[in-house]
Amino acid sequence: MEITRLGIMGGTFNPIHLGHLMIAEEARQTFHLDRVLFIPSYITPNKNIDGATAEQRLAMTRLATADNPYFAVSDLEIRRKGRSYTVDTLRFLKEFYGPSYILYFISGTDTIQDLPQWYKPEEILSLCQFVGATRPDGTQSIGQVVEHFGELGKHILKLTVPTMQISSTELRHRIRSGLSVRYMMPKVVIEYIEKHGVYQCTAKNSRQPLKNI
Ligand SMILES: Nc1ncnc2c1ncn2[C@@H]1O[C@H](COP(=O)(O)OP(=O)(O)OP(=O)(O)O)[C@@H](O)[C@H]1O
Ligand SMILES: O=C(O)c1ccc[n+]([C@@H]2O[C@H](COP(=O)([O-])O)[C@@H](O)[C@H]2O)c1
Repeated sequence: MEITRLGIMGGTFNPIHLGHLMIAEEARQTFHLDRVLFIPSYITPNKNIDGATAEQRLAMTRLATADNPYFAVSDLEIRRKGRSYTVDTLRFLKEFYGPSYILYFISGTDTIQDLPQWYKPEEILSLCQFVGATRPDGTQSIGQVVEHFGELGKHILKLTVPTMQISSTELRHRIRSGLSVRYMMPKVVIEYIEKHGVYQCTAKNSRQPLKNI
C-alpha cells in the first residue's frame, strides 16, 4: 500500500500571514508531506472572528497559497457550517481518503498548549500526528502536553521553526490603523484587502517623488 502523508493546516486565517505559510512549509519539508491542505474554519471554537467573512478568509487563503504546488485549500469546514471542531474534520478526511493516508495536523505552540481543552482531544490524537511548531530557543515547551496524553502523547511531534512574531490580531490592528503590513503577508493578500476594503482598510500607497541625488 502506497502511503500518502497529508498535512492539515487548520486556522481562522483572519487574515493568513507569513507565520502560517512558514510553519506549513517547514512541516512539509521536515515530515516529508506530499501535500498540505489549508482549511479555514467557519467558526473557530472559543474565538471571535471579526472583520472578514468566511468567504473573504477563504479567498485570501487561496491567493496566499496559490504559488506553492504542494499547498491546496479546502472549504470543507466553511461548507459544513457550525463550530469547526477538528475532530469532525479529521474523521471526515480519514473516511474520505482511507487507511493509506497519514494525517498531520499542523499547529503553533500556543494552539497545542490548549489541546487538552479541545473537543475530544484523545480521538484527535488517535486520528492524526499532531505537529506543534516551537521556537528554536525552546521557551515554549510542549513536554507537559505530551505527558498529559500518556501513550497517545507519542502522536505529538515537535517542529522547530524560526521565530516569527506575526499574528492575525496584530495585522488587523495595523490595517485598521493604516499601518504597513508589507513583508508580513503575501502581496496578493494585501492587494485583496485593499481592493475589498477588508478590516475597513482605506490605506493607499502615496509617496512623494524623490529628488534626483
Ligand atoms: N507567527 C506564527 N508562528 C507560528 N505559528 C503560528 C503563527 N501565527 C499563527 N500560528 C499558528 O497557526 C495556526 C492558525 O492560527 P490563526 O489562524 O488563529 O492565526 P493567529 O495569528 O494566531 O490569529 P489571531 O491573532 O487572530 O488569534 C495556529 O495553530 C497558530 O498557533
Ligand atoms: O476542535 C476543537 O475543539 C478546536 C479548538 C480550538 C481550535 N481548533 C482548531 O485549531 C485550528 C487553529 O485554531 P486558531 O484558534 O489558532 O485559529 C483551527 O483549525 C481550529 O478549528 C479546534
